[in-house]
Amino acid sequence: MPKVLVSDPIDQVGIDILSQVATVDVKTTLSPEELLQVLPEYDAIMIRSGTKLTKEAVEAGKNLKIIGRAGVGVDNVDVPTATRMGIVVVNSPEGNTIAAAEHTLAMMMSLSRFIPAANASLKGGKWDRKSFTGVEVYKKTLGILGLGKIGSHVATVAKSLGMRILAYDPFLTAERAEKLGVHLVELEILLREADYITLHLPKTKETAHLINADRIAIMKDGVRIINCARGGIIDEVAIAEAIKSGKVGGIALDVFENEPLEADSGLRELGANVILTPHLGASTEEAQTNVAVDVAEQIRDVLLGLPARSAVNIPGLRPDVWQKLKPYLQLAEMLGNLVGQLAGGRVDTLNVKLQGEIANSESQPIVVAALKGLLSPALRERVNFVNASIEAKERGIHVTETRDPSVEDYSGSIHLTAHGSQGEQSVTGALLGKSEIRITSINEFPINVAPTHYMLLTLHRDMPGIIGRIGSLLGNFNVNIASMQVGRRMVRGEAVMVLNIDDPLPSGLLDEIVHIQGVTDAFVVKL
Ligand SMILES: NC(=O)c1ccc[n+]([C@@H]2O[C@H](COP(=O)([O-])OP(=O)(O)OC[C@H]3O[C@@H](n4cnc5c(N)ncnc54)[C@H](O)[C@@H]3O)[C@@H](O)[C@H]2O)c1
Ligand SMILES: O=C(O)[C@H](O)COP(=O)(O)O
Repeated sequence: MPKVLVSDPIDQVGIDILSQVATVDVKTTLSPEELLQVLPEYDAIMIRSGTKLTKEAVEAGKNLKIIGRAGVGVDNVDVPTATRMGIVVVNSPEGNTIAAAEHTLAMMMSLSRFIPAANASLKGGKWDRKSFTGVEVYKKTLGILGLGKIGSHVATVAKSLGMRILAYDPFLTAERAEKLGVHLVELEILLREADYITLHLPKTKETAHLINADRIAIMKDGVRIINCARGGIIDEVAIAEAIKSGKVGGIALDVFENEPLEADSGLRELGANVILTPHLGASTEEAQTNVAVDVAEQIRDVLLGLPARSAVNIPGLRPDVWQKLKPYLQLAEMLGNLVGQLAGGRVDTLNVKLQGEIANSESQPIVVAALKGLLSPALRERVNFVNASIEAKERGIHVTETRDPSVEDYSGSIHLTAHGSQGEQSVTGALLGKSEIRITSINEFPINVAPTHYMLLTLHRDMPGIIGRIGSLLGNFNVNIASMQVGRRMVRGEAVMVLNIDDPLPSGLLDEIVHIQGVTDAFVVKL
């Protein structure tokens, strides 16, 4: 049984799903040092924002196949290191969208009406109504930075509250904004015009300290700011100063530059117009069930050898697309392996041509499968669907793609051409029925061969006696031939022969075959 470590609190429903296929250890109080120590034991880890999977931690997870983030943000995971190591990183892109949007709206209302402070005052024995006169959101302008999933839901609800919505999101189309009834504007306009500003961006190099002293200076006096996205998008020192000076009328923060927020953070000292929650955006029963199921199912699937539906470091495939592509992925991997072995030395260019019914399919997974096959003789199990593209790039392999829907020899076929230090080799493969793999050409010689573990290929002149001589040589060395096929384009011209053999070829035999008169080249292939 594979082993899964759950290192943050996860809903039980997720643990139950993981337990179907794995031994699950729930250890939610590990120190970073303890995490490093135990990680090598595990095939998968399931986390929330509490666990920091730094470069060192990911590298310690030598047996990890998958990192599952039960939530959206993967900024606590060193994804490039995971990718290099061939570890799939998955998240739950939508499981907590509503929860985070509703927390944002609750923050906006609480800021407007001082609800946390009024509650504390009343419970503290007072009946103070004067200190807590609020403002209405109706007819006010809300500026949304990042109009993605959460930002969009906030916009929809805020519109129904009678707010005017401005949004800044350089990656969003005007059509999408228009559909949401939102005015897409430049950042500066939003900052100048908004009464409320809410952040729904990822934390990146570009968004770090996006809200800083200079930008606060151009905001409306008394602006209220909400951050339920990521700590560090707001400069905490600058915002605290702006609260003290009265420039900013209120802030509501769910996320912080350092989490947990330091006990002595100056933010804790600020008054009734500052609301702090301990990263609770995703903490609803519904969201926690959603993300736990979403991510545990993906971990289970990956451990069973199936694809993940929302991997952040490989393209996710919908189950129906995966079902259709799966035999073609196996075909592409086999062909990549075959053409790589025929090409012998270094391959510098691989062309992947999709023909017939798959010419219009999503090509990327097929290309990745071909690269995985191409690299697998050299990298063995180190190469997989996650890192094949990176490994190929690092080796200087240039990949091109072409499509030809007009090829109709088979319903769908894949043609690979590898160019390398020893010239060019090409192979084609197709499916017989729904999933039986056939090699249908080698170096443009038509054949129809079912690939087997060991194969011997010759390029030779089509003339009497050659096949017999090769057959006798194999017989002398006790190599059993399972089947044999010759492909040629013209009688007595160049030909290719493929022998499926039951045993590995003894050393030295290939040399003898190449020296048979009429044989121009020979290859042993192990698939
Ligand atoms: N507080 C919580 O518990 C909680 C819960 C869920 C999500 N989050 C965080 O909320 C944020 C938004 O999540 P989402 O699911 O809506 O993500 P999303 O990917 O759907 O949306 C992010 C949006 O930000 C935009 N964007 C990216 N860079 C930008 C930039 N430099 N300037 C302006 N816009 C930019 C993108 O185009 C996208 O539309 C993330 O940081 C996520 O981690 C927090
Ligand atoms: O990115 C997210 O999904 C949120 O920040 C939620 O984080 P959590 O899973 O630690 O609550």
